[in-house]
Amino acid sequence: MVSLTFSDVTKRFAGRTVIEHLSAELAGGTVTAVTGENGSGKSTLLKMAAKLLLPDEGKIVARDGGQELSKAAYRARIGLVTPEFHAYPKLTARENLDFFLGFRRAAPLSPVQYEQLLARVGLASDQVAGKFVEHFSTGMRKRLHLAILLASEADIWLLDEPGANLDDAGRSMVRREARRAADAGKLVLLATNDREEEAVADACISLSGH
Ligand SMILES: Nc1ncnc2c1ncn2[C@@H]1O[C@H](COP(=O)(O)OP(=O)(O)OP(=O)(O)O)[C@@H](O)[C@H]1O
Repeated sequence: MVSLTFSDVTKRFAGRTVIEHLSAELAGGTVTAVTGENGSGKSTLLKMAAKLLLPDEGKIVARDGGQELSKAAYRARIGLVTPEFHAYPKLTARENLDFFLGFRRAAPLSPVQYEQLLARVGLASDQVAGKFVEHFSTGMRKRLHLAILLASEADIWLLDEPGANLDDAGRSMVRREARRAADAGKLVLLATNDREEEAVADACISLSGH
């Protein structure tokens, strides 16, 4: 089973400490929430987990079955949903899915699988058919990002405020999918300020801010 270990991790920006001496053990099969006020370092922690940022001190090590994963092997297993992620605006939902699945060398979706995936994230097929993503609403884009995550079969989910910009049904879908992913053995790290999302988690890293 996959695991992610933060050992004494410190991150500073321009000499200002954002995360200080953080140690945590995250395991496949669990949801870990990262909470804290605005600016406390939740996104920074997620970016370090994704290896997009390096800690100034300490280490973050991913393992599978006790064996350390190489950076490439780890990256191939990450599914990242962040506010910075953007699907291609001049492609449709289907074209974006095909592109990102192709990028991961995953099998393309059959028409039935595509319809099922849209339904799972609450996108109506007649709402998205033939429409460029640039004409999607913010919530529709977020749902598409989640569809790309689900289709990717990544088993390490790094989610930065995945419920932001979603309505009640969308936020409930996020909670359901995060729980279902962990119950299927995936590792889910979820930065959130939403109490209901936090309640889905098995463990919580609470950042105090500096
Ligand atoms: N690349 C950067 N350079 C300088 N400072 C940064 C950088 N990235 C983040 N910070 C600072 O680090 C602190 C933590 O930011 P971060 O985005 O991780 O907070 P957050 O907890 O995710 O906030 P929010 O709830 O508002 O999304 C903030 O003070 C931010 O300005």
